[in-house]
Amino acid sequence: MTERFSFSLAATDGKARTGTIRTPRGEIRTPAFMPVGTAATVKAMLPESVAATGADILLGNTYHLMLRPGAERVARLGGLHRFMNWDRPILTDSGGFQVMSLAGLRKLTEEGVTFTSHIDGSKHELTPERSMEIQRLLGSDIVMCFDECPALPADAAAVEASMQLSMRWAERSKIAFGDRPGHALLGIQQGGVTRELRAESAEALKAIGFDGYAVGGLAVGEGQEAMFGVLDYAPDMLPEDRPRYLMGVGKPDDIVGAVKRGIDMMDCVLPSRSGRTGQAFTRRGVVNIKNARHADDPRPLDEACGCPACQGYSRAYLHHVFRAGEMISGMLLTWHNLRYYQDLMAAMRAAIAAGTFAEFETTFHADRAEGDI
Ligand SMILES: CNc1nc2c(CCc3ccc(C(F)(F)F)cc3)c3[nH]c(N)nc(=O)c3cc2[nH]1
Ligand SMILES: [Zn+2]
Repeated sequence: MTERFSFSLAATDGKARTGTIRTPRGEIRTPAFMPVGTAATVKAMLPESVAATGADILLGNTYHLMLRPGAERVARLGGLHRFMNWDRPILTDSGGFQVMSLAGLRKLTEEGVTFTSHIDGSKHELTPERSMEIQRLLGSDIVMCFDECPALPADAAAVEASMQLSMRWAERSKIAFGDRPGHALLGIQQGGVTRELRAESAEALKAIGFDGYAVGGLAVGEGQEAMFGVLDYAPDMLPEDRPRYLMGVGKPDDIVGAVKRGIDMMDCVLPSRSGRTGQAFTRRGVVNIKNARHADDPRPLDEACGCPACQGYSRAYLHHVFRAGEMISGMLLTWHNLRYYQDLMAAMRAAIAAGTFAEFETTFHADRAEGDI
């Protein structure tokens, strides 16, 4: 067991990399997918079920937990790991992104953001310093800088000003984070889809120095082509010996394309959120289980999948419990989708280690029918 945070690369194949992030709470195999645990729970899953899908790390959130139940309360109760019964690594986002997408009455200044809670309308403030304090109180292993993610569409001047504010906040985050052995602070690159701004942001972050670097400001509606356009150059601007985290991504084909371009870590609500609505991801594409065509289908969702939904139930049963609104429906499909995402990451790690990522990518796309199956 290590007392430090470290990252080691085991193999590369083109720009794709596979390796291990070591933390005092456990190792994270990269490329890694991180399930979203917004309010101290991965919805519809027990922590042991999340671990059974193959997840080495999950996400928590400053914004949600500061509003409810409160960061000081979580700290009094032993920290987020104890609170939610997950003893492996946790990464927490810094809250700025969620304020801009969820909170009311927002006011953005050089100091930070003030806002009213989307839960009860109470007034709150987030600054780089307060975000670092909250993430320390939660006890998260990997802390994100407090940043501003501009909403698209935004003109280059607005994106530049926002990125420069985020870089000043990154400096303040680093100072407030202090020296915490075994814990990591990640800088977040901004700059929209403008190469020069992405370069300016990367240089500013490297000058400050972080344990890892996130590519932020994407998966905000720009579309896959524009996102891949940025990923064709942005990861290379970041230190190759530190983990690279692409925030908020994505659909399975987004994930394959991002790993191909040098990304090591990703998060997305998609597998869990769509699981609750009846969308199942399979190697042959997406299955909408509520569709009438599945009502009499005795086959499992995906005969090659080892999850409880595929091992124990038919499509007909899953169709029935979704139509009936039974709780087990969201549980089974969330479990399946998270397992599918983890199996996808495991397959990519193996392909990179074997030098066969190109073949993996060809097979991945060949198997997927377009649209619903
Ligand atoms: C969906 N697209 C997207 N998500 C983005 C996120 C949120 C990531 C996140 C983290 C934790 C959770 C939790 F609920 F599990 F806690 C949920 C989501 C970003 N976060 C920051 N800080 N900067 C960005 O520039 C940024 C860009 C993002 N594009
Ligand atoms: Zn399954």
